[in-house]
Amino acid sequence: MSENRETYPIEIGGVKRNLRLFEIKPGLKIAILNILGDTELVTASAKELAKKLADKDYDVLVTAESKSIPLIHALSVETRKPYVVLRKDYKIYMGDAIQAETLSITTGKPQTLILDEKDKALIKGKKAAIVDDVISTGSTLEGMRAILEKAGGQIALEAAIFTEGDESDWQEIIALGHLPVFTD
Ligand SMILES: O=P(O)(O)OC[C@H]1O[C@H](OP(=O)(O)OP(=O)(O)O)[C@H](O)[C@@H]1O
Repeated sequence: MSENRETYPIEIGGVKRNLRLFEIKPGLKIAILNILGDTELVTASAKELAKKLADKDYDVLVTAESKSIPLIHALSVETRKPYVVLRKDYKIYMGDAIQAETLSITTGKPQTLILDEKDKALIKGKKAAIVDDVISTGSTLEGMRAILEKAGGQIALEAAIFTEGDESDWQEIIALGHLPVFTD
């Protein structure tokens, strides 16, 4: 019963939520941040991240679909920087796209990240701020780094609402907090 699901409390810019725990593999549960539809949390997260990016030098925001799309849009409004969403399924209208493979903690199978041909010019020769909602294993982050390298962009910084897992792995990430993982 979902009513009885365990939760983990978070707070961002005064906005509190209880994240539901899901077992993603035997003996391992994670707290799921799903900001889709949560305008209050998206807005608070974007405002807090924008403060942390205020003194950084970058040209464009980059994320991977899908749950971080509202975040990067709100962050673009806050920072007035353009943004690029790396897609996970190729469509004909993406033209001569650039691709990289990832394996995120929640998906458990390979995913492809795709830079639409129309967005190449936003990346080439530019300083990119990589942004995600959560950085856990870092696979999605690695995929975004690979795309940026292939597209001729530089990485100015890497940011997330939350890092997850071993906090010592993520000292260089600009984050609003850290999520533990839950083992039996
Ligand atoms: O550090 P990692 O282990 O790669 O995990 C982090 C990624 O996983 C989640 O996305 P998910 O794969 O659930 O895709 P979705 O947003 O399209 O649902 C999350 O939004 C990050 O993008």
